[in-house]
Order: sequence, then C-alpha cells, then structure tokens
Amino acid sequence: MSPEVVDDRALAGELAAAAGRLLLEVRSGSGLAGKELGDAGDLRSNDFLLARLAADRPGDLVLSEESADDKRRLAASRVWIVDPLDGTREYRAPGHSDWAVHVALWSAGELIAGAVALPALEVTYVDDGIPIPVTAGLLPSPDDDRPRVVVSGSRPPVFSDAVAEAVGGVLTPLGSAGAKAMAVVRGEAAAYVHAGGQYEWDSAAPVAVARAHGLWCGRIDGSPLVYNNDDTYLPDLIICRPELVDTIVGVTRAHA
Ligand SMILES: Nc1ncnc2c1ncn2[C@@H]1O[C@H](COP(=O)(O)O)[C@@H](OP(=O)(O)O)[C@H]1O
Ligand SMILES: [Mg+2]
Repeated sequence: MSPEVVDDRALAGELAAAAGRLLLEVRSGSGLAGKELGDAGDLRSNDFLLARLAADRPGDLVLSEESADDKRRLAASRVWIVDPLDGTREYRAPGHSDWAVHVALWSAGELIAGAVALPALEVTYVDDGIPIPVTAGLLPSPDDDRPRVVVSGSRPPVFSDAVAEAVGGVLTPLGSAGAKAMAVVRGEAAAYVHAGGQYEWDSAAPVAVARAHGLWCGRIDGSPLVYNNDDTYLPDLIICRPELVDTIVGVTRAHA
C-alpha cells in the first residue's frame, strides 16, 4: 500500500472525527434548535471540511452535499466525496446517536479511502479492515438472535418487509445512511437496504468502510455502485453480510 493511501485514510478519519466534534459543539452550545440547528450544523461542518481539504490536499476536487457541484471533478484524478452531516433529521432531535459525518476519496474509478464518524458515540470508522468487536449502542439490544435489516425510518423501501422475511430477520428503522452502514459493520445488523432516492455522498464513505470490513455493497439489481458521475443521484443500495447477497438481491432485483 502506498504511503499516500495511508495518509489519505488517516486524513479522512481525522477530518470526519473533527467535523463530528464541531457538530457536537454546535448542537450543545449554539442555542439553536429545529431547522436552524440542522442548517447551522450542515454549514459549519461543510466549511470546516472544505477549508481543511483545500489546505491539506490543494490539488484535489470536492463533491459535497452542501456545496455547488464543481464539474471539473469529472476530469479530475482525485475527488473527495463528503456528506458534512448525514442524518440531519436525527441530529436535530435530542438524544439521537444515529447521525454521521462522511468523508471518502475517489480516484480512477474507485473509492480509495473513507471514514464515517458517529460523533454522538465518539467513534470513527475507517476503511482499514481492522475487525471491529460486536458492541451495542447504536441499536437497542435485540429480543432474539434473528438478523436485523436496517432501513430508513422515514423512507423505507417498498421491499423492506419482503427482504426481512427472506432472510428470516427483523426490520429495524434507523436514521442516517452512515449510521445504518456502521450498524452492519459493527455487527448489530445483518443488512442495510435502501431504494427510492439518495446521492453519492450518502453512501460513498459508508461503502468504503463497509467493503474494507468484508461486507458486500452494491445496487439493488446486483450491479456495482459507481461514484463521481455527472449525475450524483444514486438512489438505491444494499450493504450486507456476503452470505445474504443472493437472498436479498433475489427480492430487490424485481424493484430495480
Ligand atoms: N428518497 C430519498 N431521496 C433523497 N435522499 C434520500 C432519500 N431517502 C434517504 N435519503 C437521504 O439519505 C440519508 C439517510 O436517510 P435516512 O435516515 O432516511 O435513511 C439522508 O441524508 P442527509 O441527512 O444527509 O440529507 C437522506 O436525505
Ligand atoms: Mg446524507
């Protein structure tokens, strides 16, 4: 592995964690609530990430949920794909830990580094493949040992029940794409399925981390997830334990 990749991964982790600490400060110290709090968090985190990337990686391009799309990225060799605050709805709701900061690096058709911070749990996951012990914290302790299938709390896909039934599992709503993906990485869930709308920044860093931890990541038709496209709409995905791919795609393919 080249030193640059190690540095990029370390930078992704450092930036996601630091932006997460900033978001915690905004949440506890700004006096804001509701939409104003979400907007302030989006803005502060985005400004921080853009400033640090401009300083530390001046030659790279950035695709951010909170910035105008700089189309020079389509001809660039390195593009950071960031979601400064994923799960804004949950960030605004007191007591939630299911919100995240996503920092990924795309180069030559691949995600080559990624980090997902869960600031409320004071933890940041990077794509280093180092095994993560099964811990509780993001989801309530299960009543039984059936596999859990995490889905959007507000916009679950139409095939949610069918996927849960096919894997003999329990459907479990959770906010934030990054938090859901990390629930699978952490071993609290067996699969995360989504359809109906999402953008590249919602899944790039979660997918980089999940892949590094041996999970299968792809579209609901079984095809690969492709990043740094002209149109950043990437509406569906599956992140799951490899042994469940065929069963899950067997259900979701009909909805692609
Ligand atoms: N149907 C849809 N269309 C567009 N974006 C969607 C979507 N469903 C989920 N998302 C985005 O995916 C992220 C996770 O959503 P959820 O918690 O519902 O699973 C959220 O990102 P942001 O919070 O960064 O906007 C949300 O906006
Ligand atoms: Mg998002």
